[in-house]
Amino acid sequence: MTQGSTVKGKFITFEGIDGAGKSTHIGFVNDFLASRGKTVVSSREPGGTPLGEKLRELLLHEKMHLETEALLMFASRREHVAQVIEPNLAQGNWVLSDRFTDASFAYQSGGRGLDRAKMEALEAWVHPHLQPDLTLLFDVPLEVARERLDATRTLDKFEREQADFFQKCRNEYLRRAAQFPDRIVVVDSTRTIGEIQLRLAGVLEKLL
Ligand SMILES: Nc1ncnc2c1ncn2[C@@H]1O[C@H](COP(=O)(O)OP(=O)(O)O)[C@@H](O)[C@H]1O
Ligand SMILES: Cc1cn([C@H]2C[C@H](O)[C@@H](COP(=O)(O)OP(=O)(O)O)O2)c(=O)[nH]c1=O
Repeated sequence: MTQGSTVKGKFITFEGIDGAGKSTHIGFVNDFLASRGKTVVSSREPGGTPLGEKLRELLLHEKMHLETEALLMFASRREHVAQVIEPNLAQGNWVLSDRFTDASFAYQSGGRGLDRAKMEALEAWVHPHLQPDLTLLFDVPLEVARERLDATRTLDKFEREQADFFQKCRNEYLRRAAQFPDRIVVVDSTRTIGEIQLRLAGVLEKLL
């Protein structure tokens, strides 16, 4: 729900625990929207700007205090909102972001236990008037996500966390989906990639 009558672009975010499959589907959504004549910009958090990518390196590989981690996530986000998200939406472009603020609630509050009120304060500071028009939450049981991760890549700091951490992240994501049912669509990511794409196409049609 971007503000202002001149804004034509839409903001879509992709969320889920590591290994749920969100990166797999960003390309599909990009191509689907482009085939409908939209100009699409794909980005990610932490990252999405030169400074944000430097912060991402630190966030994914350095140990740090929980509050430092939360503040750096929002520092990266502030830059991303200012340099990428808002200017593109203002030009009528559609912006896809691999993660946004729901990830901070899920990981720093749900997973690590940071007081939700602090997260809400950061959200109100960094993007008081901006929320995604649509959030696709890719949801899978932990074991499925873990199997997919183990099969594919070297794990970063977050991905090396234990099952209990991811269960708490997943619970927080699902709690937020219940809190914001008009914005967050839960996608059953245990389905095949083809089935998921059909579902995504149906959800996107309604947004066009
Ligand atoms: N629905 C699915 N069924 C089977 N494998 C999947 C599915 N979605 C993703 N994968 C595979 O799981 C792995 C992790 O997916 P990825 O999109 O990188 O997850 P994320 O971005 O959520 O961490 C990849 O190897 C991908 O091909
Ligand atoms: C945006 C964001 C990401 N994260 C974490 C979740 C992920 O484990 C990690 C990087 O996200 P992601 O880009 O999904 O990792 P990958 O490229 O390996 O798929 O950052 C947070 O903890 N808080 C946040 O606010």
